[in-house]
Amino acid sequence: MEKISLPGKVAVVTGGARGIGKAFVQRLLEKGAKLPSHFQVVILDILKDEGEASLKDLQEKFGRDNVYFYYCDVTNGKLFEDLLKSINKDIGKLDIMVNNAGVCNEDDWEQTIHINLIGVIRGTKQATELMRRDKGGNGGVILNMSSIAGLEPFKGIETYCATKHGLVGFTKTMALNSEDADWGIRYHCMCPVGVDTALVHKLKQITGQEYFDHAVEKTGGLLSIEGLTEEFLKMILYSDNRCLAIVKPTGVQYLEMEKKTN
Ligand SMILES: NC(=O)C1=CN([C@@H]2O[C@H](COP(=O)(O)OP(=O)(O)OC[C@H]3O[C@@H](n4cnc5c(N)ncnc54)[C@H](O)[C@@H]3O)[C@@H](O)[C@H]2O)C=CC1
Ligand SMILES: CCC(=O)/C=C/C=C\C[C@@H](O)/C=C/C=C/C=C\[C@@H](O)CCCC(=O)O
Repeated sequence: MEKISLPGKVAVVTGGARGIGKAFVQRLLEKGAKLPSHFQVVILDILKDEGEASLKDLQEKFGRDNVYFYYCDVTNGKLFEDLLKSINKDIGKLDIMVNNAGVCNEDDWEQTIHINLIGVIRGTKQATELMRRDKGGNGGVILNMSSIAGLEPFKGIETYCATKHGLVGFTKTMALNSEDADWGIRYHCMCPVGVDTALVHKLKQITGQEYFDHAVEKTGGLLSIEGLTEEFLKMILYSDNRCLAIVKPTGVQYLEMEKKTN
C-alpha cells in the first residue's frame, strides 16, 4: 500500500541531468504517466548541456509540462534555496525531494564536502521548511543519496566516505525530528554498493585493480542502474519514515533507523 496519494506529485531531483539522478527522474515520470494526473519532475544540475539534452528527451517521452530543468549549483546556497522556494510557489507544492548530486574528488576534498554534505543538508532543510504540515505544507518524502561508503570505509576515498557517513547520521536525526513534531515528512537514505556506471570504474584508478576487485566481491558485485532505480521507487512509494536501504545486486537490506531513547 502506497504511503503517498500518487496523482499529481511534484518532485525535485538534484544531479538529475545524467547517471543515477537521470534514471530516478525517468522512473518517477514513468510511474506518473500511468496515473490520472502526471508527476511533475524538476531536474537541478550544474551541467547545462546534459540538463537541456535530458529535458528534451524526457519532454518528448512524458510531455512538455511534466519535466523541467534549471541550472543549479547546490553549493550556491541562495540560488538553491530560492529555486526550491520558487518551484514550490510556481508549481504550487513540493512533495518529493531527492538530494542525489554528489562527487568523489579527494584532490578537492573541501568541494566534495560542500556538494555531498552541505548541499544535501541545505536541500533537506529547505525542502523540510516547505513541506512541514505544522507550517502550512502538505508533508512529503525526502530521500538522500548516501552509499555503502556511508557505512563502511573504502580505501582512497576518505572524504567521500566521511560525507556519506555524515548523511546517514543527518538523515536519521531529521527522521526523529519529524516523528517527534509530527511534520508529516518521511526521511530516507539509500546506501547502494557500486553501480555499474562510468563513475564507479574510475574508482579503480584510485584504489588499484586488486582492491577494487576485492571490494566488488565483498559487496556482492556491482549493481545495475535499473535494479537501483526500482528500489528507489519502492522507497519513495512504500517505505516508512526512518527507513535506510542498503542496496546490493544480491538483494536489499532495510534498516529501520533507531528510535529515540528518551
Ligand atoms: N555510481 C555509484 O557507484 C554510486 C553513486 N552513489 C551516489 O549517487 C549519486 C549520483 O552518482 P552518479 O550518477 O554515479 O554520478 P554522476 O557523476 O553521473 O552524477 C552526479 C550528478 O551530480 C551533478 N552535480 C555535481 N556537482 C553538482 C553541484 N555542485 N550542483 C548540482 N549538481 C551537481 C553532476 O553534474 C551530475 O549530473 C552521488 O551522490 C553518488 O555519490 C552512491 C553509491 C554508488
Ligand atoms: C567497488 C565496490 C563497491 O561497491 C564500493 C563502493 C564504494 C563506493 C561506491 C560509490 O559510492 C563511489 C563512487 C566513487 C567514485 C570514484 C571516483 C569518481 O567519482 C572520480 C570521478 C572523477 C571525474 O569526475 O572524472
